[in-house]
Amino acid sequence: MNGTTDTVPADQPWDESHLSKYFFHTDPIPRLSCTDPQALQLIAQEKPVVLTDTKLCDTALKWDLDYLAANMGTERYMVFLSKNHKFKYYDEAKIKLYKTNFVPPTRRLDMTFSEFVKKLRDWKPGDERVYLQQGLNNTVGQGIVVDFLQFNWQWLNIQQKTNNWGPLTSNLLLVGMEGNVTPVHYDEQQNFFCQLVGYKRCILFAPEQYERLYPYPVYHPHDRQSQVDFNEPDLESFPGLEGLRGVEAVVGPGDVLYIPMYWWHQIESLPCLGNTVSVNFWYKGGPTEKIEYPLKPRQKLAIMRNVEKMLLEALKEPAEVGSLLRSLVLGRYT
Ligand SMILES: CC1(C)c2ccccc2-c2ccc(C[C@@H](CC(=O)O)C(=O)C(=O)O)cc21
Ligand SMILES: [Zn+2]
Repeated sequence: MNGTTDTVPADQPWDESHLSKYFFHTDPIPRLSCTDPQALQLIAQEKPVVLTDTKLCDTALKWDLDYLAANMGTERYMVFLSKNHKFKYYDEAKIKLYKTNFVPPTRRLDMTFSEFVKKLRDWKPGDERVYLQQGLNNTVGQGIVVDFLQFNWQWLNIQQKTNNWGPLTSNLLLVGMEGNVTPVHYDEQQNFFCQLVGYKRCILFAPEQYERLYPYPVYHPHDRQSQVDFNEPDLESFPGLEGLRGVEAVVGPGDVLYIPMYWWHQIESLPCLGNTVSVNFWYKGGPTEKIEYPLKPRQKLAIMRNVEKMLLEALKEPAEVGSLLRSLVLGRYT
């Protein structure tokens, strides 16, 4: 299999025309069987891999809109609305602390699953796009619970133990419109991302590309997100973009993408291929393992986050954090 065939398997309904052209180069994320020792090694090394045959969520492959509407119960679920195709996450708690006026790029509206399906099906150009995001918990209907309990928990538990991960913290059910984009960001948890319905392009960047992706300050509502707009990269403000290099894969029904903790990722529901349904499994990173040198890039990232938090705590004034760090470094740590 040469580089191209293992990224665009023959029987897929998508092709390069479904993939936006970006300014950076990417290499394919390996697509391997979960029985392949190389796949397990990549997970152990905290590198991304698409696992094609875990059977992790096979009972959920039938979770199309009609099935979900019939089985999600009558609860109201978290739905985000956006005037454009981007769904940029923001931390509501940080808006209050953040002095400057912050304009949230999306708004949240809780609605029943049927209302969500109606909004999705009645959508016409000019309408706000919608993206449902709901933790799978006891508020969902019985049918969903039954399917959920039949996930391949044995395989998951083996991964969790072997790789010394912490506890499973949440499973998010994600139902998005074709063309929806979750802009590049990182999470502080290990993630098994399961694609159930439709196709998603997943573009990942290693934590060491930190200097190229210019994350917002930790106290900013867009903490953990990149300040860079991939559709209009500003190379003047962000010269590090020059050398940006990522990896990517398109995941389809039954695929599980391992997104290692602190790895940047942008996730796009392919245009014109229908709505998408995914479920993710977020795990805490594991007990603060014995510190071994040299430190891993993600450990340096955690240190940088702590320094920002500590300085903010000490200085109280966000504007002073930058000038103190400049005084500390300029002409001394070059
Ligand atoms: C964009 C959205 C709906 C959102 C809005 C407001 C607050 C949180 C979130 C949130 C969190 C996770 C995802 C799933 C996935 C991206 C994707 O599949 O689109 C991802 O990034 C991951 O699994 O780590 C998506 C969202
Ligand atoms: Zn994420």
